[in-house]
Amino acid sequence: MGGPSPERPAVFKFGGACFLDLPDYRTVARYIAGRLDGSRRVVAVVSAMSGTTGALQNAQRELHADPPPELAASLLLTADTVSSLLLATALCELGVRARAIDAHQQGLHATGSPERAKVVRIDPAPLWSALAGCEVVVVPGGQAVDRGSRPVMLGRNSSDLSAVAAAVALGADRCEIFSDVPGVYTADPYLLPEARVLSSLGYGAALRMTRAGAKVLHPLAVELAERHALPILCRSRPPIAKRGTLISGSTAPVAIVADQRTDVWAFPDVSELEHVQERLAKEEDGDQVNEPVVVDYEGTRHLAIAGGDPRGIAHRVCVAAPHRPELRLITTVHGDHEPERHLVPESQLAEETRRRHARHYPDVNDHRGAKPRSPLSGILTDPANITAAGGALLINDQRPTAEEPEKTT
Ligand SMILES: Nc1ncnc2c1ncn2[C@@H]1O[C@H](COP(=O)(O)OP(=O)(O)O)[C@@H](O)[C@H]1O
Ligand SMILES: N[C@@H](CC(=O)OP(=O)(O)O)C(=O)O
Repeated sequence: MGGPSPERPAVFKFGGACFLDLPDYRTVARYIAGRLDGSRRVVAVVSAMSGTTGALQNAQRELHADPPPELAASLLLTADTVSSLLLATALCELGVRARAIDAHQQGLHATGSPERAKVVRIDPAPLWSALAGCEVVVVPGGQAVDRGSRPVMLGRNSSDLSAVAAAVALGADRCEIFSDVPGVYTADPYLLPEARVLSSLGYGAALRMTRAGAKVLHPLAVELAERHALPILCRSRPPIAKRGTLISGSTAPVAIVADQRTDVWAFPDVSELEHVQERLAKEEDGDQVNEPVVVDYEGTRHLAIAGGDPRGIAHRVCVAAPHRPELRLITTVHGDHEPERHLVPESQLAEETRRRHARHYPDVNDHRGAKPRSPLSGILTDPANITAAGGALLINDQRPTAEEPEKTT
């Protein structure tokens, strides 16, 4: 992946969980403003406020148990449209040049049922022209147009797909997806508080998880990202925006192994090392459990045997090399890559193991309790409540401003 390129916009997706009440639009707008760095523009795909699409669906079904698909799609789309307009408004209030676009300006063409249309073509031109002259384009998620140019819906929870499609269309470095959870966990953290965030995940595993029902991402979004080798970075909603899981072509590390009994010898002379390796291979008696491995430590090659050399074979063969009894081996085992190996002084074994583990498994097991729902989720179905609820919420807007304006990695 290359570094940031000024002409390629950053693509973010803010899920419904980012918008629980009106002040959240300000929070997200501040975060976006913090990520604009001169030449870098942003495409922000947004979902409806949490619970709003479902509330509309229920309201419609009160009137008609099986509403015509065109009407169902058209009604549900309005929830994401409202959200996009609110975010664009909050951005404009901050002085950001922002606009919200509709289904016709996204370049997504789809066929099939208007409620669950399938993307057949992604045309980058409309998004590029929407970006002309503005810093942020806000895109309502889950929308496309059909052959007759009618707006259609890509199915429930399909904003992830819209975001990945926008990132693909614009050649973005990656697609960042913000939600109520900071990433993909080892299990749904609302069900299992002890679940851990996976710091990285291959497309295949992500796809299998989402197909199995893990709601955190839309399976078609993962599929599209894989097809275009587009990394997806899942992170928590602003203002924290903690980076959680990077979904890409690489395989997630599985575990960190700290070996407490390693035997290590230093080999400043590489030909001596090769000679020793040959002799060890010949002398192997079948009882040696762990193969000696070569690891660089402080610029010198070392030969390390995890679990030590209980039968003394390596001690005999390596007799001319300096023995390093104070060093221990840490191995990061990946799914199907060659493991990463490091030597550390025994006194640092625990600390270094913890450091490496934390890098791969950020400790954010703080998702307990009920999933949040917006008190404004009835915004479109129960307008009588809005003025009062919205007013109160705006007055109580005490949230911190967006933090960590950051650069892409
Ligand atoms: N393995 C998992 N890791 C993270 N979240 C999961 C997992 N399995 C299920 N989920 C659920 O996915 C939800 C996030 O997806 P979603 O509700 O669609 O978010 P958004 O509204 O931001 O798009 C979490 O609230 C969580 O309950
Ligand atoms: N209107 C969509 C919005 C969406 O994709 O939601 P989310 O990103 O919160 O899963 C829905 O709820 O179906």
